[in-house]
Amino acid sequence: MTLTAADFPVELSPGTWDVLRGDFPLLIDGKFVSSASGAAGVTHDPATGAALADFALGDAVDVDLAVRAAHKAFGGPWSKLSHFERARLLRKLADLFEANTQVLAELEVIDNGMPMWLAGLTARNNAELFHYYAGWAERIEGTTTTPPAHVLAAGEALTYTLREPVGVVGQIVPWNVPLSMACLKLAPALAAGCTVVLKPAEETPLSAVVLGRLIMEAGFPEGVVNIVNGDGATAGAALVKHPLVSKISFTGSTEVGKLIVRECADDLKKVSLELGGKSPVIVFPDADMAKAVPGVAMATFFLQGQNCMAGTRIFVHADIYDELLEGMAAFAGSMKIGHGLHADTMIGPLISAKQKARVMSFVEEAKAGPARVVAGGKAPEGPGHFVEPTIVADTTPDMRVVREEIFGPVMAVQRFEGDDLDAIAAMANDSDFGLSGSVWTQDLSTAHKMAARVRSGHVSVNTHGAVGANIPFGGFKQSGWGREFGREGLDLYLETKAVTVAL
Ligand SMILES: NC(=O)C1=CN([C@@H]2O[C@H](COP(=O)(O)OP(=O)(O)OC[C@H]3O[C@@H](n4cnc5c(N)ncnc54)[C@H](O)[C@@H]3O)[C@@H](O)[C@H]2O)C=CC1
Ligand code: BAL
Repeated sequence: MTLTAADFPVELSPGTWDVLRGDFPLLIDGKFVSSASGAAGVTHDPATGAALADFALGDAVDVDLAVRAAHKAFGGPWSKLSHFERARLLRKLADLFEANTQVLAELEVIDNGMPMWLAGLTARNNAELFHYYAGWAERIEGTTTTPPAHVLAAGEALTYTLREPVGVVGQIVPWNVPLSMACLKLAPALAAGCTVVLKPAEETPLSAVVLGRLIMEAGFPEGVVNIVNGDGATAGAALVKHPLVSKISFTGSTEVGKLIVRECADDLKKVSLELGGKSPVIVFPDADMAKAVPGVAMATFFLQGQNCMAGTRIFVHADIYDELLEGMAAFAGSMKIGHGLHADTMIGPLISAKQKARVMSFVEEAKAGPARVVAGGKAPEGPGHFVEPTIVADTTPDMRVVREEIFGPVMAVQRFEGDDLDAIAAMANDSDFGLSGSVWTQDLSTAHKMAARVRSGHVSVNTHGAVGANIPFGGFKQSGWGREFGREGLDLYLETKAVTVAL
């Protein structure tokens, strides 16, 4: 690639240029290699269409090599390290992340399109995540008990439990927050003592290659982490089917999640899934409007709406319906759309022309009525894949814009009346998904009662989607299986073994 400074609206840091001028290989058994077939993909800046880099495109052969390397490392040097040594490596990696946040953030912006302020935040959060799971690595412990008397006489036996790593883990991540998705799966798996084959999304291969370099620089033994960029249908599918993989952790579409479950049923691999969402945002008449207007708008528009926990079904009490709509329409209209490298950009491009076309199909359908588009509704001319933050008002529960995950900056607003919390919750829960949600009110009793009634894995009050390293995150219903982050995120990668000793 012959990229120059003219390809970007803001000068990149020298470290990012060093990365862009280098290769984007696979990481297998501690070595950076081309794909066995020699195949390469090209990734583009979604804000400009400029080709950024060729990257090694792995397939089933590379996945097999990677899984075998992970299997060897699991039975070899990695299993000989103590919990404390694993924690030290994770802390070293956290420090390296901190030292490289600018480069990592710039790569995320140009490969994914997200605004710089968000990329910087997520890069720093990833460092924190590795520190957090280093702490858990030091604290993995079992319990002791005595077996019931009908098994062995009282005083004659002891049972204790061991927490053991699941084994080789396949981790498949999407393109919407590529580096964070990789880190939130890697950190607990490594803390638990698993070895990993990571398959990043084919749309955003760049930051994972730098992640691989930092992992090797931190001193992780060869084969503990292997990174195979490649397509879902080839590399992803091969990882899911591989007999030496004990567990698949997947984040992405509900459709592919279901396919993975079916594949894993054959050999009963463990599976955890973080899938789609269509999260409710419920605004009561006593909400603090100064906070609700920007807060509810950002529940949808954060990350251009390409966010599984986006709050996209907005239920607003009739008493404040017009006021909130008007405020959010003004907020949406004020959001700066542009290249993520500009410091004031609030809305970057969507990931691809395909995603833009998909999102606009929902908008065009909404424009046909009977709902009203009260903000946005247009897609600025290319080459970037931009869509205006769009508010569709007066929607009804049966509309496609209300029922389906759009994964774009499109909000569907419905009006409700009265104060029957069960009826309001029934409206909010009328969805196949249950990932996130938020309640906006100044009444503590209403807040907690609604939080209890919303059928989602994460509910916020007077904010939306406040997640972090120590807050379990995952879905009810078709939003997934299991919880990532927190102690539950670690448990996804541990087996419990009970040992009973006749004394
Ligand atoms: N829950 C979330 O965070 C995400 C949800 N989505 C949803 O999915 C929609 C489609 O986006 P896509 O990128 O097409 O999602 P996807 O589910 O196809 O891709 C996610 C990851 O799965 C891999 N993959 C695809 N097919 C696979 C297979 N057969 N076996 C194994 N791995 C496979 C992909 O290579 C990628 O790494 C979005 O519009 C959005 O609604 C997309 C990304 C993230
Ligand atoms: N990196 C954004 C997706 C693409 O390459 O077109």
